Amino acid sequence: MDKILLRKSTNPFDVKIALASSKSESNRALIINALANFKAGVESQNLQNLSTARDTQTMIRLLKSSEQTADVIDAGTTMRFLTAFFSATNQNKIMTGTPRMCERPIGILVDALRTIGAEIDYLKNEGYPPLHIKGFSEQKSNEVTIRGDVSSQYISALLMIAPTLPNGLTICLTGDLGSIPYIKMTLEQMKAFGVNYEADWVEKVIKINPNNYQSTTYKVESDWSGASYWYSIVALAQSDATQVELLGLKENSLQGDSDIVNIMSHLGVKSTFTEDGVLLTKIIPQKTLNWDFTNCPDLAQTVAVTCVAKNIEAVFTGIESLKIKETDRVVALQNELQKFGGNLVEVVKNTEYVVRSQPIQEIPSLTIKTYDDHRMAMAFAPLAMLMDVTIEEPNVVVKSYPSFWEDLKKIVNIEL
Ligand SMILES: O=C(O)C1=C[C@@H](OP(=O)(O)O)[C@@H](O)[C@H](O)C1
Ligand SMILES: C=C(OP(=O)(O)O)C(=O)O
Repeated sequence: MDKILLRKSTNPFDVKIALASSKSESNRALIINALANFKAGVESQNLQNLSTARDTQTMIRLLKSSEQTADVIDAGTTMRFLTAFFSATNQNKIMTGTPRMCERPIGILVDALRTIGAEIDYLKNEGYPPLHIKGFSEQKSNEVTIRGDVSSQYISALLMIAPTLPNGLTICLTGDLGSIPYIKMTLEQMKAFGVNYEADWVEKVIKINPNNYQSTTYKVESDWSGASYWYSIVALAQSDATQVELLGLKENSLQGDSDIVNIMSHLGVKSTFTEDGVLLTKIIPQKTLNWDFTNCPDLAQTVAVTCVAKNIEAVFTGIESLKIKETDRVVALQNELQKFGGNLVEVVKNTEYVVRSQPIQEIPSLTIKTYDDHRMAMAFAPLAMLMDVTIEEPNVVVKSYPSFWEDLKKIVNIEL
């Protein structure tokens, strides 16, 4: 399927959506559980509501596989978490992925793992996959210093293996930390499996003593990043009677992307928590938005599209990391927002961007490119509330939310 057409949908709707579950929580639960059961063989029956996302299915497949080559496809967490896992469990593995994955940096994590005692070689470019993990003989250091301003995934990867190291690990973070909620999610999931931590967020030091993870029953929450597209749909829906209930979300979530509740309260969506999840209804939006995405980078695309479509002038900060994700998301957004009168303009180098928009003119239809990025497809889909939209390579959504188009069919006519 190389493209799909979403027909403009203006009728009011009232639907319940059983959201996909979080790939971030799933991939952590799988790694921690594998470390808990490593000697007995990797089992995961005790993990409930694991994500059907390809990133998680790839993690499950690679944890079970005895082949030397581990191809993570385009899954960042799978690449980073397994690199640490295979090192700590002294396995001889080649880690690789898509051409884009081989452009996403991993040197910061590899340097830290080498400091601890892992033997890892680069097979092509220094600092990037593919990698050859040769094994781990003895712990050389019980302290690492690591930059926290490139990707939090390196830190999560180290944290999860830390208690299994003979001397534990103290991680000293440098630079301005990004994606902190993902680090806290890792620590809380470790705690759920019986491992405690000491974190000093002012000094930026996290200490983990040697310990054994305890196998336990763990239920993964629905995915707040996936929820963001439904918030955008409600924000753009034309009828005030519209409502959507998103199932399986909790008010006190481990996921930083639950900040979509606050962001969308400015963009015209009210959230009411129910027994089963959260109910979204329409309210009057503000005219401007100022948001720092340092702690929720995966929401930036959703919010940018929503602001342009609602003609809300916005200032975005904290989006530097978007350049090293599935695609350069800043460039991808700039290209596609321009197709309906918007733009993302860099006003202070690498730090501040303005989302520009002009009232949407009569655009009869729009064709959006997706750049091998699930979030490009899903962030632009809500425009179907306003116009016909063609989405190219729609299958990209399998990375995090495989049933996205099926769910969207409840409110939009989709033609192949
Ligand atoms: O740890 C995680 O599960 C993730 C961390 C974030 O990456 P960065 O830490 O690279 O910002 C986020 O963008 C990604 O989708 C998932
Ligand atoms: C950036 C993402 O994932 P990852 O880094 O795990 O590939 C994402 O899902 O938006």
